[in-house]
Amino acid sequence: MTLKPPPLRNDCFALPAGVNWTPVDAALALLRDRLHAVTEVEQVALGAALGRVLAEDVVAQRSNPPLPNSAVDGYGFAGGLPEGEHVIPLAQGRAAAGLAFEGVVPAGEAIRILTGASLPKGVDTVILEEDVTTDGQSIACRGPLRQGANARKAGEDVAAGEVILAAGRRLTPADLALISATGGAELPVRKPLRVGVLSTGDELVEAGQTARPGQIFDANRPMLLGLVERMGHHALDLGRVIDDRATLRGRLDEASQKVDVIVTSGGASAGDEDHMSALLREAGAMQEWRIAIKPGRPLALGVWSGVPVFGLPGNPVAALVCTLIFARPAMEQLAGAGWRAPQGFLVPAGFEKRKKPGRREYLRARVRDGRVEVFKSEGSGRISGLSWAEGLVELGDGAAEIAPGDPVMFYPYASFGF
Ligand SMILES: Nc1nc2c(c(=O)[nH]1)N[C@H]1C(S)=C(S)[C@@H](COP(=O)(O)OP(=O)(O)OC[C@H]3O[C@@H](n4cnc5c(N)ncnc54)[C@H](O)[C@@H]3O)O[C@H]1N2
Ligand code: MOO
Repeated sequence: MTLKPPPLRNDCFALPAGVNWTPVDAALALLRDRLHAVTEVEQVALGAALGRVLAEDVVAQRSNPPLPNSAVDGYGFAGGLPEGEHVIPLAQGRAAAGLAFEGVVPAGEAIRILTGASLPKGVDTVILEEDVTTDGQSIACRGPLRQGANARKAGEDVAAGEVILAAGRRLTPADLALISATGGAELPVRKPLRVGVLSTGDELVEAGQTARPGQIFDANRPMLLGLVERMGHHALDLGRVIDDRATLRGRLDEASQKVDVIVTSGGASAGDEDHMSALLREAGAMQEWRIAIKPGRPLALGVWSGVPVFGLPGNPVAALVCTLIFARPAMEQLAGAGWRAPQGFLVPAGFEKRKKPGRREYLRARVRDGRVEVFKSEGSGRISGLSWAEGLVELGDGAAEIAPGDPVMFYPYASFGF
């Protein structure tokens, strides 16, 4: 029998018949359903809580503002002023922030008051000092002024007892202000998720070492360690392993004792040297995904001694896209932060493109002059495009043709915590 070639496809992204292609949303739904928080809870001081994940809802212990106070520097009295000129005698004393006026301001009199000062008894309205002339005995001003002008009500921002931040929130600098203002000092937060990052491949050399022709410097590991840290987790460097199944097995065994998640790159597809996917299959708990996505379709997801493993494809662009699209929300879920979809926005395309319907595509992109531009090449090994880009543009599963001006979904890197 003569050997007959198959038809030439020359498209490693084609979706061959007979393979069960998992849509991106189905893969995400599965991760969301299967994963849950694995991190322990600890109590930390407010000053050490930035970036940590709240383990419980935070309730305001105090209202903000705690008492009615003045929004401006000026003169306080009771009631508004009708249209026309007014002369109001001044009461003795002064109200300043932190230095309350303890007396009562008699009806028909005004008192000197500064921004942030609690309103003395007998005051509910404040006139700006710029709108007043004074001889030290009285003030002269012009109405109208509505009752309550320039005064802040107690609890107008937050009332004591209100839930101000929900469990799962990753604390921002603004949150620290809110918690502190409402009387919080110690918080129950989750310990950071420990994420181990491992590179696989005989061809890899460490930065700073000598690379023989044919060898390449490990680009994925520094990128993935950086991404994990940026996302608020604790990144552990698991180093590099050669394409040897026993060595890789040993490294996974060791790592699974000290981390909550393992992220590897390389060896994720089904070639002769793709030991990562082979080992995960051997361990039994392997979700062998052929995801309808470009780039990044060979993502191996498994469990090694109880620890979830993301076997990312080796191509750096695919490794980054898979991390942002799949590993990021999964790690947030494991960290106790819940499932959070990235927030993108529609921007007119500044490019033209044809794509195969049936798979989702992510292109390296950035916004210039209100339009999304894409990197000149879609090559999955073109690392320079990752630095050129400021985010990803998402071309929907069903899209076939994108014309300049069509609205496309742009996700800034920041929307992935990157
Ligand atoms: N015949 C086919 N070949 C390939 C297909 C296909 O469908 N048919 N799919 C391609 C796609 S898409 C991807 S992505 C890769 C996935 O490969 P693996 O996950 O098995 O990764 P490797 O083969 O180990 O490496 C791929 C590529 O990436 C380089 N690499 C690996 N690790 C690093 C690192 N840490 N830093 C920098 N570069 C790295 C590696 O040298 C390879 O060039 O398979 C395609 N092939
Ligand atoms: O999609 Mo592979 O997953 O790019 O180069």
